[in-house]
Amino acid sequence: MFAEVIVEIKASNTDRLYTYKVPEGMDLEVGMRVLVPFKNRLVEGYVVSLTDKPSYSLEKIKSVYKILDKYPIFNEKMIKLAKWMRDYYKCYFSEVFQTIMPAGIDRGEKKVKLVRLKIEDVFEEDFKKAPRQYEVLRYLKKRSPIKLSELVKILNTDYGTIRALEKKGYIEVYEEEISRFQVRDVEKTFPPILTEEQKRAVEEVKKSIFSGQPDAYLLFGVTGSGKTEVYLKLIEETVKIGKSAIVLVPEIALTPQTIERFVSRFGNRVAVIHSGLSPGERFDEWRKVKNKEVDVVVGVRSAVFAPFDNLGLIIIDEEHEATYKQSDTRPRYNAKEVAEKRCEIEKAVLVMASATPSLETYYKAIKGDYKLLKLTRRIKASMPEIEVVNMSDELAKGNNSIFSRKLFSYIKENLKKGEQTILFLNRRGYSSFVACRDCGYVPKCPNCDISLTYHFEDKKLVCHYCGYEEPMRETCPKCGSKRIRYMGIGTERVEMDIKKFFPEARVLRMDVDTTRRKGSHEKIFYEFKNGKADILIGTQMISKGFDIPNVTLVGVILADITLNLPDFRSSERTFQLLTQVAGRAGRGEKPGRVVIQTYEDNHYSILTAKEQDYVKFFREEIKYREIFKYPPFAHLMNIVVSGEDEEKVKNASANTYLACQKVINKLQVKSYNKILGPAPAPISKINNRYRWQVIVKSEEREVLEEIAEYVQNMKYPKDIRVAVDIDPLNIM
Ligand SMILES: Nc1ncnc2c1ncn2[C@@H]1O[C@H](COP(=O)(O)OP(=O)(O)OP(=O)(O)O)[C@@H](O)[C@H]1O
Ligand SMILES: [Zn+2]
Ligand SMILES: [Zn+2]
Repeated sequence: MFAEVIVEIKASNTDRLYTYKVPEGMDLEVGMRVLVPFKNRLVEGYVVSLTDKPSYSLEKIKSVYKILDKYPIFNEKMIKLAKWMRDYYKCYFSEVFQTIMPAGIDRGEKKVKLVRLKIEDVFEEDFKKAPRQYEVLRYLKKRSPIKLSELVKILNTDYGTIRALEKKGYIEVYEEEISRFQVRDVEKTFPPILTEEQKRAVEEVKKSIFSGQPDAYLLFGVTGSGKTEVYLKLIEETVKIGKSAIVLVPEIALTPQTIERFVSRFGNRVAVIHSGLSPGERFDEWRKVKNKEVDVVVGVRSAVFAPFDNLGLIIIDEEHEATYKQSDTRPRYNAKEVAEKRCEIEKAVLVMASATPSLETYYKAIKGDYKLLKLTRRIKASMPEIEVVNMSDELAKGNNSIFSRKLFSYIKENLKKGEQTILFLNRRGYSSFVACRDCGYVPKCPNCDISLTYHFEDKKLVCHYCGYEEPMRETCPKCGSKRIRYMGIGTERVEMDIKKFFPEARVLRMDVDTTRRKGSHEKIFYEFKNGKADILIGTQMISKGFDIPNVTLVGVILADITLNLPDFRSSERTFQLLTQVAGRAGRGEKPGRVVIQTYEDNHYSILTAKEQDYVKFFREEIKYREIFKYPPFAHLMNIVVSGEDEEKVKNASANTYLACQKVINKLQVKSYNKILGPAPAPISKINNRYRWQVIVKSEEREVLEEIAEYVQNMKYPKDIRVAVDIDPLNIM
């Protein structure tokens, strides 16, 4: 028997199958990791197939040295998926395998010591001389088994006492593998009766699930229309026929409330994967899937690789979210595409859902590539009423506060009525840069060329890319003016002003600063949900998944920030964000109100968001995409060349440009294509590395794949790094 192995070496010339002999008696299976001899050393490898006929001359074949896993970690279908990813994203096999493999797999399995009572009949007289032993037994009669460490702690006893009892045969101390991350007990809930719209959606998808037809659906439902209930019902149906389901949610939407909704319905049969898990905890969740202890996985993008053998359904919640794309490391994959492929391989059904689908997805749905399902109405209330306020008018009327008069009066009203308010700011600190009012000087990070953010509490300027900081300046270093001050608004500033104007209000803030510690996100959320605060100020984090009936007012402090990012998707992002935050208002019985503050009240993103009209937005945006040949009318590829020496980076990016040209000429591409750049990237320096980019547009993805392959195999100077991203979601 011979094994075909991918070796764990990241280089293009070793990115292929190597054949090894399987020694007699070695129980090797496809999908296991092995150690194999490779050029006089031992390297790790992944067994992707077993065969009787070696594709290499017999005399030269070496033997597998050792098996590293007790059981296969990839099945055949996952190996197929991995092969597809390697070709589609132009990376190495080993990179794909490392991505699919759970982090923490090699940390060993955690065992705990447990104590169990063996003899029920315990008499106090027998322990006259050993009252501490008796105390332990008395406790164990109420609670057994129990973790040894816990027992010792609770009774403040010692291990000697335990050992003595073990010797006498009263108790047993034993080891067991346990999960580090335990789903907490949540009260079980039962499904509501679905609305007609919900039922129709469920019935359609159910047909595909039952027939094992790998259909792909777009569930397009307005905010609060009950999409999550549809998922829950579909999962229930999937599990009923012995299959399993994966639910992908964007990190920020993976709130305790979301988790709770799944756990309360499916109990311990749910595994949860979020980025806060340690590698060990991740592995525990992975193992629960492998051991068939769960039927459902709810998690962030990597959950798409959950090792189910009998997958029936993948749901992608908020499918428009950019976090489904892994942008910063290879493979630069999009979990949405991977999910689609995986469903195709496993004959599972894909449901992508959103109130604001990405242009690409909606375009495919109306073309018929995806089946379109709609939920047009909110379950409980009607859609909130949205008002747009032009902030230059406010200024002209003498109001230079960060709150328009309208928002101010609504906040006041809400406080009086005891209803809750959410104030939303696009990005923490993004807008709170410092500028000189006289000469326009803006302090920037010396390493990253990014405006420094002003932190009120400690009066510091901080770079959010590399962490560089300096004290706030009193005078402008360029012109000496004393009129240097922060511009724009950060969440801290909003909080300060709220406290100034409404000293009676109870305020919470949720942003990167206040949620750094584990569990703090959860804590703030529940405080707010339980009515412990009147106003919640926050960033993107609060735009999703919040379902709090008493929130009747949402204020968007400044909508323009996302609108002006250097990205062709900025209009789309703005529309999505505004619609999603607006969707947090009026989800219960009481009607909701939304105030959007902006300087660009005539922009179609803002106008259509005000009308909550996705289709109208889509029609406007798609025109522009077609004219300028942006997705879905062309594919993009972003090639970022970086290095410490700017000249070298410039030269290397010029060479990259020429290489792109060369490939296109060689292929004799007839369809539309264009090479942009080379130019400094919008973020032109990160951590002392200069960044230049070349952007290639093409109607055919294959053209980009060819270029990617070519460019990644080019010889560059030593310090130069080249990152290639096909179909990027972020070109900063
Ligand atoms: N058929 C139903 N009967 C009663 N209540 C329902 C029903 N469906 C959903 N709900 C409730 O209505 C509210 C909104 O539903 P849900 O959160 O599922 O909507 P959603 O479309 O997922 O929301 P969003 O995308 O805005 O986060 C929830 O409180 C949910 O429990
Ligand atoms: Zn100045
Ligand atoms: Zn920096």
